[in-house]
Amino acid sequence: MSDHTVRLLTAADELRTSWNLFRGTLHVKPGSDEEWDRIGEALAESRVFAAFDPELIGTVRSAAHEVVVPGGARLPLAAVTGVGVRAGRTRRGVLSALQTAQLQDFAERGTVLASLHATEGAIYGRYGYGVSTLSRTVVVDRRQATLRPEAPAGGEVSVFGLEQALLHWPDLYGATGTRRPGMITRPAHYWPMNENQARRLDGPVETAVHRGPDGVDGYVVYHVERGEGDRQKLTVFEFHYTDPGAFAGLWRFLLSVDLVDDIVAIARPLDEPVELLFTDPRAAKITGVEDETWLRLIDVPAGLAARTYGPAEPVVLEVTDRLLPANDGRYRVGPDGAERTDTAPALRLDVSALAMLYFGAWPASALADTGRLEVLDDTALSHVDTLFGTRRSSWCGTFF
Ligand SMILES: CC(=O)SCCNC(=O)CCNC(=O)[C@H](O)C(C)(C)COP(=O)(O)OP(=O)(O)OC[C@H]1O[C@@H](n2cnc3c(N)ncnc32)[C@H](O)[C@@H]1OP(=O)(O)O
Repeated sequence: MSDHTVRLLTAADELRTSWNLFRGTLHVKPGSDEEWDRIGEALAESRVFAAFDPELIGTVRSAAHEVVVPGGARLPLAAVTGVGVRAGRTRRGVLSALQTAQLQDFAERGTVLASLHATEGAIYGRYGYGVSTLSRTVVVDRRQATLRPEAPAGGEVSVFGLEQALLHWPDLYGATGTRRPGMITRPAHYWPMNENQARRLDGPVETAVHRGPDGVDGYVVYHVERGEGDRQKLTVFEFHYTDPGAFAGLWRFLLSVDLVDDIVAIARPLDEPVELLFTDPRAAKITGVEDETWLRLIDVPAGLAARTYGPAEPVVLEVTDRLLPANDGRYRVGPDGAERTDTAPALRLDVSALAMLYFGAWPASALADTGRLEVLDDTALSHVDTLFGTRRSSWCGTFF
């Protein structure tokens, strides 16, 4: 154990120190004055906790967003990021103290869900987070890929450089984002951080916007650099669209960019059918499936009540939550909703396993097979699979 203390930060100099400390834990140099000028105000709107001994040795922060849950409702979401403990002070409970303070703060402020992108998979389960959306990386060999003749056509694409695109990104995302469960809103405080990331790239960042018969219906943000074996690599960071015409139209555009060997679309939804666009589906290679976001239910009753459920027999789940015991209890979940109950449970699970079910990322049967939930009534598993399943893969699509 260590003798550190934890408190909320509000002073600008401490916020900047915590920001640089976090960067240091990722082995990134301190941010420039220009970067700080851009994000200082946004950071002041975040909830930043830090541990001191008496120097600042660790930090966590979160920003307020909303997330779409299955069925379409939006819930308040704390997007957790900026987690770091200075080298030399790790593995003595600093992160645990910060997490405890942060979770308590979320509960007191009425946050229903919290979510994060994890640098490592072994860190966050102990705090009640579970992998709740998955993504895949798709690499398309540009010279091997030809769109099938019946792929949707029509529409127009315009390309913007970074300075112009910065003015349009919020509206583009507003018009095309938040269409799947797991997707989040991007409030004003999000964009300066996003701009910093784009400006850090070496070389132009381009934005291609697709317009269909009803106006803007999709966009991609990409960047070209030399990849492995001298192959020119076009990396797609953002790809959002409202309809199949824009999906096909933007892929048609990407294939037309000259001096590119590979198109690498990172962190795409699992069920996005890129390979089906091509005459040779092997032109698209899935090079990785990743845990995209980790979810933490802060308010289990509110979280369960807000989403919809598939057509199956109701099931009673018994949930345990070591860090937020107000969530402990039995919940009856059925097509008509979810509420607390005293009825005997069919399944017992920890709040982190509930997070893995919540967006339908994993079937209950997979959690049972791996010992992540206790089955008291075998018939319940298939019902839970149907209740929590989603028609489209849940996906966040926003890095924070
Ligand atoms: C959402 C985001 O921002 S993701 C970014 C996360 N940050 C980083 O990866 C930066 C580099 N790493 C770090 O700064 C630190 O190692 C942290 C923040 C990951 C962990 O901080 P620490 O203060 O060392 O964690 P703490 O001592 O509280 O550990 C708590 C438990 O987690 C375990 N743990 C912590 N980090 C790791 C890890 N990387 N891998 C495996 N286990 C870990 C500890 O062993 C400990 O286990 P125990 O409770 O069984 O004893």
